[in-house]
Amino acid sequence: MTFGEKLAKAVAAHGPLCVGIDPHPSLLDAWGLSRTAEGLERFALTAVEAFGGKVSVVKPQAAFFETYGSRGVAVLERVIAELRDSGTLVLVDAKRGDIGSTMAAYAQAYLGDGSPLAGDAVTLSPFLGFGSLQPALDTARETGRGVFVLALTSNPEGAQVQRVVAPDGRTVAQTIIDFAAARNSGISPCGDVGLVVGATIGETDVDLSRFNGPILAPGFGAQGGSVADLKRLFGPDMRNVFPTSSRDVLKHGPDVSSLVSAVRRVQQSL
Ligand SMILES: O=C(O)c1cc(=O)[nH]c(=O)n1[C@@H]1O[C@H](COP(=O)(O)O)[C@@H](O)[C@H]1O
Repeated sequence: MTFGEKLAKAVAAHGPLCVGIDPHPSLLDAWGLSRTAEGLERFALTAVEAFGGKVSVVKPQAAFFETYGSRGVAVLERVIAELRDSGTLVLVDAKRGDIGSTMAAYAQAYLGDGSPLAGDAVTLSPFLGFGSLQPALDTARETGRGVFVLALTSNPEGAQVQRVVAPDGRTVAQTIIDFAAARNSGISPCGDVGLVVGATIGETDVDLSRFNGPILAPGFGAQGGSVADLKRLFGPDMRNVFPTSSRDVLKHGPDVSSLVSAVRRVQQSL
């Protein structure tokens, strides 16, 4: 199956909500867990129990695992494996981006068949040049996985780079969108190159009309983005838009049934 086909099947079963597993130190405290690899493991596996098989996509945030070194990375590997076993798509949020030759190694790590860190997709940063991501785009295509490329991020500082106008009159964000659109062109039901467009960006003032791929919309929930913002930015049917929320759901833990209820409420609101 292509990544687009996997996404379409997951959305038909569970709707578009993506839930993030972001084990912030303050959330470990709130859940009564220690700020250790053991606390991280308890947190992450509770989230897997709550979200696995109930949402289309789960997005573990790699930095919160890397904080605990090799033991934290081992927990991330287990999270990826258990979520995939539950039939839930895993988007590893590692925001990788490097020059082409070393990008190939990241591609193998996060998108290669048999790699313990490979989920179904990974987030990528294109700010070393969209073309530097080519090894990851190729590996994703070969292995039926996907990538989500940062375009207009939810943080206020993103505009310092992303809204800068290039000599050809397009913003940097628009340039990234156009590269992604070209890569996805003609693929049905949608391409394997996704974009990240934050729910908090105010106005898009970019043209997404030729983009035939999934859009991850973070900033929904804890950062202030609402369903009304999503509809205003992406149109009322929000086709191929995957709103993603982490803290706003995770704050309902550690009780699994409270986490599941929180997920259901957000799914309903969408
Ligand atoms: O790529 C991302 O996931 C991402 C891009 C972006 O523009 N903004 C953004 O918040 N994110 C991630 O989305 C998650 C948002 O978390 P909450 O604000 O707790 O819902 C974090 O894991 C962020 O790293």
